[in-house]
Amino acid sequence: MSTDLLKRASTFTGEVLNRFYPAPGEQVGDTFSLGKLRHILFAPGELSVWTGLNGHGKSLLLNQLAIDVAKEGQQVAIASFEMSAKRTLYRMVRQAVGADQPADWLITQCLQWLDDLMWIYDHTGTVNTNDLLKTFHKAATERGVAHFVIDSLMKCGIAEDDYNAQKALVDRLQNFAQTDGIHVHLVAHSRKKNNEDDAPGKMDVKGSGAITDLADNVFSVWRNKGKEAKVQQLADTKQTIPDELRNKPDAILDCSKHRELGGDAEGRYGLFYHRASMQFIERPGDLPFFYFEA
Ligand SMILES: Nc1ncnc2c1ncn2[C@@H]1O[C@H](COP(=O)(O)OP(=O)(O)OP(=O)(O)O)[C@@H](O)[C@H]1O
Repeated sequence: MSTDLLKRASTFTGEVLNRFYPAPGEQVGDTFSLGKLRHILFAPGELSVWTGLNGHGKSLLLNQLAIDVAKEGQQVAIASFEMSAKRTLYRMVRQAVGADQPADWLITQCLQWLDDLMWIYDHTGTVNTNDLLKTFHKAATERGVAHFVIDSLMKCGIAEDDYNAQKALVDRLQNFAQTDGIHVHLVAHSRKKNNEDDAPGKMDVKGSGAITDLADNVFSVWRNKGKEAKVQQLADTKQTIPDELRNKPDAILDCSKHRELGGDAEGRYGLFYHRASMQFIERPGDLPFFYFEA
């Protein structure tokens, strides 16, 4: 090791002081707007892994985080290889305006608002990760994009059993985050379970254990399909939904690893789903956020 890398503790005094007491207005990381999720920090230089079963809300929750972050003036790049740009933006506009059938002019204005904040990597299917990372590096250094979503690892051209290649890619993503001082969100699907009643954890991520070992933060998103089925059954037979059922969460965000905050952020957070806006909300009956109003 070069002796230049061996430094005295006090060399870092400024940085440590800053970690205790950031200067007013200084960017220490971004968060969701939802009160109960607000202390989960997405800091520059980190990699978050997002897992969960198919159709359990990972992309929606990440889109919501993207809008939360954008609302604070940060730029986000989304590479969603299983969803067209049109579909991603359709869902995002619904979330941003808080409604399922906004007027044409509101949709157009909302997309104009997103213009300065949201970048879409317009590619579906298996991606060339060299091209992707080149584009992302440029976006970070030349345009100041702060958050990058990669949805998902499965479409990065690596075989499910090629653990070495998975580890190498996750390593590259973490280096990208650290070198460019940005946050990477990587979606990695979880293994299929016997049923969908149990929320998958970090041990259930498909592929190499290195994916979650290397990640700074690990989240899983679980959808309460049991509740949905019961509510549907009651609605079909025109019965009222008992409060006990109504108050059960529609989804759970499980933060099983948070490198910076540990137990202060780790835990399971119950969320409710607002169908028209496709937003996750804190309590049943809450209004969605109106991120974009004309
Ligand atoms: N908690 C929920 N309650 C009701 N519907 C939900 C819930 N979460 C997600 N959905 C519905 O499921 C659909 C799929 O959600 P989303 O695309 O976010 O899933 P995903 O986990 O990213 O799926 P995939 O792994 O296939 O990419 C959404 O369009 C929404 O209609």
